[in-house]
Amino acid sequence: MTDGAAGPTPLAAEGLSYAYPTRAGDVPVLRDVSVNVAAGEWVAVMGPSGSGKSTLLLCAAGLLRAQTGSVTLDGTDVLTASEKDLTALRRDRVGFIFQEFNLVPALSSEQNVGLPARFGGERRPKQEVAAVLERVGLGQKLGSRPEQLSGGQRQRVAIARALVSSPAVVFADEPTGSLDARSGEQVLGLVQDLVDQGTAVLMVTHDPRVAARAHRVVWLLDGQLVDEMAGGSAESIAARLASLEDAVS
Ligand SMILES: Nc1ncnc2c1ncn2[C@@H]1O[C@H](COP(=O)(O)OP(=O)(O)OP(=O)(O)O)[C@@H](O)[C@H]1O
Repeated sequence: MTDGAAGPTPLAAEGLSYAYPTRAGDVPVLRDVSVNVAAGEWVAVMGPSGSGKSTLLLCAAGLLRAQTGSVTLDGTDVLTASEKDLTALRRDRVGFIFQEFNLVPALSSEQNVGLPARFGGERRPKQEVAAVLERVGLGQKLGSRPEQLSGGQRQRVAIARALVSSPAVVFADEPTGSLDARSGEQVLGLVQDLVDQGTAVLMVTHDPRVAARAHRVVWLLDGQLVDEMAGGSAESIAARLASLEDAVS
């Protein structure tokens, strides 16, 4: 981990609250949640199903607008920034590894990896895109569209897209959820590469073995941050998760 002297804290979210508007009225899901992630730090978000993990990720990424609190991403206040500045921030400084927020179906791996730059009117040199796809083990799949790839390969294209832009922050929601052990391990190795290059990672996971790879685990229960754990083993994380699950059943 690097300390903040080199630049702004990649992610500082303070006092976030969020309620989903529904026909039956607002459903409060996050209550006064704060989470900071430093450069080169990997933070896992865990908690029982429905505790608000994905909602926290969306609010912290500025994809959902929190109703109270503040979010600063790489020095930009996302709740007050213009849409134009937010688009540039997402393109240049933020990466997303979401299962349902991934690749453009009609484009090849090569085109998907080059896409964020093209939104900005630039083109990544072909060799740079090919090199990063090579690095994630997809050197033979440059021309393949997502439907021609396995789940693990698609996640790796998404990670290649993040790697190519050296983002300040990457948000990942269950990046290994649907993968077999080997593909999951490859994906986690690539996340570790991002962390090693100084990217801050905030990752939702249900898997204690995945959370054990993070520097820190923050625990959500019923929309509130109830605990934090650093350097826990997979066994101790699994035990904590089970005790929180007991608290809701
Ligand atoms: N679009 C929505 N409209 C209304 N309620 C929602 C919406 N999305 C999520 N919720 C509710 O908000 C709560 C938190 O959801 P969220 O997906 O953030 O939890 P989670 O901890 O990520 O759950 P899981 O582990 O099951 O994925 C749940 O009770 C869910 O039903």
